[in-house]
Amino acid sequence: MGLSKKEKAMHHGQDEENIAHGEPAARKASLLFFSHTFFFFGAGGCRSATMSAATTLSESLVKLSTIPGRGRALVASRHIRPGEIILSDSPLLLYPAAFTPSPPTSFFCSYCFRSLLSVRLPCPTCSFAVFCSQYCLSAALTSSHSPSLCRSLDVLPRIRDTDLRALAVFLLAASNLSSTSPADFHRLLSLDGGDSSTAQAEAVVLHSLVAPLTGFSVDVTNALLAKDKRNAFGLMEPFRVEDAGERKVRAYGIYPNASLFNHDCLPNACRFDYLDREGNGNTDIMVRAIHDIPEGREVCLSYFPVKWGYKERQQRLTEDYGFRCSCDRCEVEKNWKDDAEESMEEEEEDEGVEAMEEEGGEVGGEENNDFPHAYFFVRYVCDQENCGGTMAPLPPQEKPSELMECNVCGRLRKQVDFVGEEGDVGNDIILDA
Ligand SMILES: C[S@@+](CC[C@H](N)C(=O)[O-])C[C@H]1O[C@@H](n2cnc3c(N)ncnc32)[C@H](O)[C@@H]1O
Repeated sequence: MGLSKKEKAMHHGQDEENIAHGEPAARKASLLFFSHTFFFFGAGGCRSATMSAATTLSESLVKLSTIPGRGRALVASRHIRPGEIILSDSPLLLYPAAFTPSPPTSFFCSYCFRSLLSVRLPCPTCSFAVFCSQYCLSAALTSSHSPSLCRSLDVLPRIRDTDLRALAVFLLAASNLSSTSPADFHRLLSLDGGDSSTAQAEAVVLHSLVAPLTGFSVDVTNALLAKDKRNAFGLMEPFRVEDAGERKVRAYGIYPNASLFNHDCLPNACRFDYLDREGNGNTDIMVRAIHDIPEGREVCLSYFPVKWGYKERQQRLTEDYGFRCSCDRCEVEKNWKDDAEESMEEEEEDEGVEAMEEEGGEVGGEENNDFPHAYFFVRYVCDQENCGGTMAPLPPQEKPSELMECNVCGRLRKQVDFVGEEGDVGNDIILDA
């Protein structure tokens, strides 16, 4: 759930979505989202996280099911209201998207991955990690940045390619997890990895570099890389308009429960993370309902930004996730001509408004045959410049919230009925940028 490491940035993205991979973000922004360029220097921590208030699957609003052709899936265990928190999850492990052995250039804590401000506590025994607090330093030394990981980072051969280097660090983190938390390591191995019986070229190269440090066989190395590709969520750097959609991934995380969400090109849920928010537990991700989800309906994320065109979506899903998508949206868009797809982004809002006006503004009303999902873009895709994140209401209190939050730029928008002039996207009020 990430962008393919090469351009990943990942919706298993929020920039979507990923799962997030934004929508979660495959290098990635696997379940992530957007194409990213690796830019920030990572610090040497790869943590197995235990610091938060995640929900277990049985406490969540979904239950595990198996759907032919889709594998495991999460379905609503009761009616879910817009904005409800369906699941919050802590990572089995996290690792930096870019790794450079030089703490003075690191911009985030090697344990909680929060931006480093004034406090910078270096690891006492290696030159790779730096922490934001004594709490993170102490926690890391007994988990994600154990003395043995410290030593491995020290002798890791120099790997020029940023994506390969990140994957080497992932393998070291997985090896560390196998010693510090064998149960979590087994959960990692239980995630979907497709048919990874034949080692890919990338796995063979990485295996030769890290096997002396991890002790993994080539098969285990291969299986772990496949699981990372299908399940990692990209935790992104803060959104900036001037990055023009090239939002960078700060870290990748593997979330055991959130990894069970399947993909839909028109998701009914999206994930949020708050890496730089004050307090512990920032590396948890939260999945919230975009709109009403009836009991028994499968809950899906988009593994990349919802605005992607048909060809790009199918290519990513085939190459990184091993399936062709035949969701309702794809069934419509597969008949579009290429130029129609290219102009979709420009036209979607106008068409969406027209479609909604024709249907009295009702989401889910009778369909416009050319673009039946236009309402989704009008209502749930952020229109802030260079953003395109997915919007979900804030969690309902006694009654549903009128505030929609973007899972990429964080903007809050008050949702008002779409009753404007033709071509007017509505009367949303921007509350926060
Ligand atoms: C993050 S996992 C999701 C959980 C997975 N189904 C399982 O059994 O663990 C991603 C994988 O699920 C499957 N998948 C996800 N969405 C799908 C869809 N819409 N149709 C078919 N398979 C899907 C693909 O095999 C994909 O690589």
